[in-house]
Amino acid sequence: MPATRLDGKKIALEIRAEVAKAVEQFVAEGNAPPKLAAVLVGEDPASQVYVRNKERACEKTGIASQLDRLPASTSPTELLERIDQLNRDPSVNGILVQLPLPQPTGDGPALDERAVLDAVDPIKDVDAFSPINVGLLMQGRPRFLPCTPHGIVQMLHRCNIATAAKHVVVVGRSEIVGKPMAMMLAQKDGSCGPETANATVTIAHSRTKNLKEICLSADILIAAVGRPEMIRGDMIQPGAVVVDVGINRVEDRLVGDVAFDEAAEVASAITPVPGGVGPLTIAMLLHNTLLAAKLQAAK
Ligand SMILES: NC(=O)C1=CN([C@@H]2O[C@H](COP(=O)(O)OP(=O)(O)OC[C@H]3O[C@@H](n4cnc5c(N)ncnc54)[C@H](OP(=O)(O)O)[C@@H]3O)[C@@H](O)[C@H]2O)C=CC1
Ligand SMILES: Nc1nc(=O)c2c([nH]1)NC[C@@H]1CN(c3ccc(C(=O)N[C@@H](CCC(=O)O)C(=O)O)cc3)C=[N+]21
Repeated sequence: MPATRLDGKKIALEIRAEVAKAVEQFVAEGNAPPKLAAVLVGEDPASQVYVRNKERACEKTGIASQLDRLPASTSPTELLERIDQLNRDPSVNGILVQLPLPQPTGDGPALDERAVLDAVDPIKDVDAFSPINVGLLMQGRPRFLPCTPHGIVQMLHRCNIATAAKHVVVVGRSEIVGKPMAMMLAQKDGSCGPETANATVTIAHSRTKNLKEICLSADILIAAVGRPEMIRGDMIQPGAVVVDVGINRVEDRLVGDVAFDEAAEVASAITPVPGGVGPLTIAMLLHNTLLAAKLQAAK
């Protein structure tokens, strides 16, 4: 039987409606609308998609947004200065620096991703990349939850897909998706989202041996690799739930990390690309921007 399509877009719209209502209430209490500042250096294709959709979503949710587009030739000092200005600007509640940062052009110094992310004030860190926010998450007492993993947790919950005692295989160990995803699902209690803890988690990556066998043992398979359609149908256990995080541009089309048609023959449920995890990421970013505004208002 073909798999159920997990409609991330629809769930994201539900979450966005909830956030919009909460924003309305926050403003009715006399606060300024929350404001998100995004910084895009260079022209990464996945970031371009993100930026475009994010601005539209903010607008519809009553959240103000601003975008700084900086050339790929921006120097580390210039970028750090810009972040410092945003840190000090009281009208800005959330700061997001698009990743990946571009490779150095010409013979200028490289932009150090870690240094840039460390520069963002933790209370404005809506991506949850700063050491303090990562640490709080690791300890099971998160402040901001990272948007993509949080969106996936929300989707699983709202689709009644339990994770407790399930074997979840996360392919990819990036700071932005794989690592926090694995940590959230392995938590002992429900601190990282509703009903979504207590999974048995395996993290796979480029040095993993027997990737196929490991994937075949997954009840829930989460692909966050960045390689178009690398997860094939024969790597999926019949009846498994497949979550495709990949956003790859192939000949002007967006393709995930999972070969969708093959996988849908075997899986019980699967997220499409587009229309799966991407819209959920944006919904959770809006949620975090409101949370940031609330934390700052309470200070
Ligand atoms: N839908 C959304 O909202 C979002 C989508 N994305 C998309 O998700 C994808 C992953 O992004 P991101 O996590 O940032 O990517 P990274 O490039 O930072 O990480 C990719 C991970 O995949 C692993 N990997 C690479 N090749 C293989 C392989 N052949 N077998 C097994 N593992 C492999 C890498 O292993 P190693 O560590 O050993 O190098 C690494 O851990 C991209 O397509 C990105 O555009 C990202 C963020 C949000
Ligand atoms: N600091 C930082 N945080 C991120 O969360 C981050 C980032 N940098 N860099 C780039 C990746 C990628 N990413 C996407 C989010 C949503 C869509 C999205 O909306 N996707 C729609 C696309 C629809 C379309 O326009 O075709 C979908 O999948 O349906 C895409 C990509 C966030 N990322």
